[in-house]
Amino acid sequence: METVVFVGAGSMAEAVIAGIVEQGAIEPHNVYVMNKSDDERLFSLQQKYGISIVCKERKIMRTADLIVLATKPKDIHQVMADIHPLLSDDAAILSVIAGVSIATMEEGLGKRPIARSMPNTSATIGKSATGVAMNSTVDETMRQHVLRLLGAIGLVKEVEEDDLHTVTALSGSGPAYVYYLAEALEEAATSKGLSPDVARSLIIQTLEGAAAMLKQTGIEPAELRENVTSPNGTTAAGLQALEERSFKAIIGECIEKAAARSRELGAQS
Ligand SMILES: NC(=O)C1=CN([C@@H]2O[C@H](COP(=O)(O)OP(=O)(O)OC[C@H]3O[C@@H](n4cnc5c(N)ncnc54)[C@H](O)[C@@H]3O)[C@@H](O)[C@H]2O)C=CC1
Ligand SMILES: O=C(O)[C@@H]1CCC=N1
Repeated sequence: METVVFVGAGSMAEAVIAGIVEQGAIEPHNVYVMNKSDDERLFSLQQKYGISIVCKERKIMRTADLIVLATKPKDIHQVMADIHPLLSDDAAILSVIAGVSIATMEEGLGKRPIARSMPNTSATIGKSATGVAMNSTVDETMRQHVLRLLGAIGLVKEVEEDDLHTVTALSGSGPAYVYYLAEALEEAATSKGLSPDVARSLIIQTLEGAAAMLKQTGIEPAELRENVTSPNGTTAAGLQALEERSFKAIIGECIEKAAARSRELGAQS
């Protein structure tokens, strides 16, 4: 993959750029970025990652191998109308936009290789959990390129396109749920008198340790939970409070609502 152009220069574009540049997946000067209006933002990304900026004539779009769509879902039609006339027939598309279907992109950009992905912001440090679906125009070489690029920002799983709504709800939005949990734990701990510094360190290590236990032992989450839970002990008392407030039902509703919103964003675009 010679040249990659990011259309959209927001937080997700930056997370992916940071990941692929810092993991050495592509030469930084072969990465181009453009946005709607904020030149300062482009200069700052250029300075920070050594990448290139798409100039006013946008000539690079004609020779770009891969276009990464990283705008908000509501802007997709404007973006496609803007860039379609500039693209070569061979240019492939990688979208990170929530909800917007491959069919919508084929309508706006013509039948060409299109991969629709859902990374998350942990791409910034090479730890994204990404789902991706590709259209039938993607050949094996392109498929490997896309998997390599997304692999540079973390774990990548190929899924059916329709499952991307669930992936979006689960791992696309997922970091926010974990940060919310961290906020709640910290507020509870400091209200009991623990210093914010100590609470923060213990929470981070607890999250990291639990994730590593899940990953390294391969033991079921329920069994790991049971291992922590002494009969009539502190964990049992804590878990009882979560059960009384229907913790699993709340999480179920959270995923349901987020996935439904992903479908809505797609339908509105
Ligand atoms: N923030 C997150 O955690 C994740 C976001 N996403 C998806 O990434 C996409 C981008 O999200 P953010 O980076 O948070 O948005 P953002 O609002 O920070 O950035 C959007 C960018 O698109 C640009 N843009 C808008 N219209 C344009 C046009 N016509 N031509 C060129 N550039 C244009 C804006 O100038 C801006 O740079 C969204 O579709 C979102 O669903 C996907 C996974 C995770
Ligand atoms: O909140 C959103 O719509 C985007 C998609 C996944 C994470 N952020």
